[in-house]
Amino acid sequence: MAVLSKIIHKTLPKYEELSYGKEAFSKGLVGFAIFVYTLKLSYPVLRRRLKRTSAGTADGDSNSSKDDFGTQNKLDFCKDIKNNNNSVESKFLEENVQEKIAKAEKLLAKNKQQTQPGMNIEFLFNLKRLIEIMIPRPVCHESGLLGIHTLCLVSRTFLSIYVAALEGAIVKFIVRKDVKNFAWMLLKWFGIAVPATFVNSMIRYLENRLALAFRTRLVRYSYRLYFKNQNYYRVSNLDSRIENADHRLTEDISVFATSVAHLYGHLTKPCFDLLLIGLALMRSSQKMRANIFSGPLLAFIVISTTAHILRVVSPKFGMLISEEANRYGYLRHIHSRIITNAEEIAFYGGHKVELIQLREAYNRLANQMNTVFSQKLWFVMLEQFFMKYVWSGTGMVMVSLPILTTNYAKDTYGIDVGTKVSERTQYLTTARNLLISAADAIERLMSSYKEIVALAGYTHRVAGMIEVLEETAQGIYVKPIVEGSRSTDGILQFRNGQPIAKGQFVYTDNDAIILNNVPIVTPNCDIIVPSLSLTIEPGMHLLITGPNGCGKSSLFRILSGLWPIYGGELHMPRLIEGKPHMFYIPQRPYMSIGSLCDQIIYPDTREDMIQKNIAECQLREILKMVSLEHIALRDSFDVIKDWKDILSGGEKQRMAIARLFYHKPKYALLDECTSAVSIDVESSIYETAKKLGITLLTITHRPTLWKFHSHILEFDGQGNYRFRRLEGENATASFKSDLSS
Ligand SMILES: Nc1ncnc2c1ncn2[C@@H]1O[C@H](COP(=O)(O)OP(=O)(O)OP(=O)(O)O)[C@@H](O)[C@H]1O
Repeated sequence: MAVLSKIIHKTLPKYEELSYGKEAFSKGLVGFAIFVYTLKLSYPVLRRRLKRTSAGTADGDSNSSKDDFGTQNKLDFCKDIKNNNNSVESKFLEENVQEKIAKAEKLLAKNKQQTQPGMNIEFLFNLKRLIEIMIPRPVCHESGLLGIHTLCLVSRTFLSIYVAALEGAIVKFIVRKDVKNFAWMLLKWFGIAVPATFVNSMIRYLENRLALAFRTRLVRYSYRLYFKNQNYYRVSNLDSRIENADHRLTEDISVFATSVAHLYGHLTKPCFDLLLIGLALMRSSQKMRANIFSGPLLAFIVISTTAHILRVVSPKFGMLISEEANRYGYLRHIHSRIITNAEEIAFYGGHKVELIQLREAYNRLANQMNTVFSQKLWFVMLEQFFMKYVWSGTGMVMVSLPILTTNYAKDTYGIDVGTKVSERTQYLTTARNLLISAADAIERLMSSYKEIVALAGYTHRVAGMIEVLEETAQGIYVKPIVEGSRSTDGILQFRNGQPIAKGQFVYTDNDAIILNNVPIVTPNCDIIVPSLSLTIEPGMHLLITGPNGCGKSSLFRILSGLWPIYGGELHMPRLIEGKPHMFYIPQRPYMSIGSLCDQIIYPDTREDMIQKNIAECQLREILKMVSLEHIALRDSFDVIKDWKDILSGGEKQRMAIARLFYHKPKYALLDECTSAVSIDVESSIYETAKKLGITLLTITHRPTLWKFHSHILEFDGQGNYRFRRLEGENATASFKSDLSS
């Protein structure tokens, strides 16, 4: 306090007539305390909402009961997972489940689940979590930036006060016709402009740096989560809580980080301003021998009344902003779908349908934006009326009170003594400037309310995304299940609408893949095959066949760990360096961003390839095996191209097979991956794969491929299957006739 007092004394101009000791300073602080109390009262929103939330008495919030169910749902679901000791996923989750139950119980008890974005306890809880991600340690790059930013904000406040006082002194010397002092003050005024403009520019620069630093931390954290345990697949296929993960990972994080960095300056600077300007105003009015409490008291009454009115009539901006972001995300999603499927849409001539969908998505966004604008229209009008006019009027009364209520010495003709007039002019000019700054500070604080509510919307989306990603990475999914699909004959167990994944996924030292009573169940809980048992040993080339939708690809999804196991046991060979022994090739091959070399070695990187000691000539050899050597002749191995568009359908499929020959896994899961490849090349590919010691698990409708397999698994589409050995061409032929009958 002593240091602050010293700085204030240094910053403010010296008044010859009055000396300000500790007494004046403490009086100033008392006055400021009243001022702060005014602000506190004018912003009871947070307090009241917190109270309302914890008491569970949301006034008029129609969603509160629905949300209560949501939390209870989650809570019970967590308990289910915990209680289910058979599930490998539940074992994996054991430690986290305890934590999650505690968290959910705490949330339920405290919160009664207000999932509506807005100023509530959940917002504070989420914000704290995100701040912990953005500023992970007390001493880090971000805290350093924050420290310098704070220093600049405080400096600017001192500079503003100094400039206000300087202007007052300039006016005083003009009134006194004191040219020498006037010129000196003017010089000082120009001198202070250099650090003042530098500090202003620094504040903006640091705010942007801070926003980017926060964004980088959040993005890195979210990306790690997004790619953990195939989350990018799980979050869109097995869970329904996040609609457009891409939008949340890019746009929402960016807006949230910018908003936090902006609000930090937007909130702290007015607070510094009010603290220091309050003190400066106290000193000025005391100099005029006025009652230092009358002004703040008036401000207290006016600000608290107007703030109360604004709070009561304020629209729910948090909810509106969150919905706007949702609709914007959907619009982007539609756009990216059109880009991804441009060729298909163009062939179909589907532009009319796509245009309708795009227009609808845009109209929904525009409608929401219009709603926000119209809500803002009258609210901003009211806000401006209070802040610009009511507060300015109050300021004028505050400034004039010390002069109007004090009796000054008069000369024999009853006229004020000359020096007193110049003193009062100085006081008025300084006080007016300080009041303008103070009003500006309060206005910024008040308008920050809207920004805080908007921040609540973004916090809800970003924190919600992180929470969902964390849960899906641990195998906790929430998806609305169609009621009709729940007649599961005891195969699935539900609790609060969510199925319990009670199957076991076991890694063994055995090379075989063993399915023991494993049901094939879709994410919508449709049971395709109630119970599947079979053993696949190395060298046992398995043909998988059956009608469309019978669960052939779904079996691969289960073997790859994409879909949860709802029962039985699945034994798999132990992973090598975290990589499975299986390699899946889909019907529509995926071409990555990169060079020809990158396509062949995918998902390996160049570093992996070097580590494996694989040379370019070996890649040429691999391309030869799939009859793609002409591509290597046409293009260099290192030129980056859009291979998705350059290669034909059959070439893309052959490129995918090239990857198989590069990786040489124990098992290959081939999902109609040669449907566009000519029969002669296809045969040579299958022969090569077998020669390389790869065990084939092939989904195909092509009879020409039967001869490369020793066993067959046939689904009938009714939930039944047959697994048997194929013995020679005759056996194959008889099996074919079995199928056709
Ligand atoms: N992500 C998903 N969510 C919900 N249901 C799904 C999902 N993926 C597939 N299904 C459903 O699971 C069933 C089996 O699909 P699957 O892809 O295994 O069929 P398939 O036997 O490979 O058929 P096809 O020969 O046509 O490729 C289908 O009824 C399908 O609608």
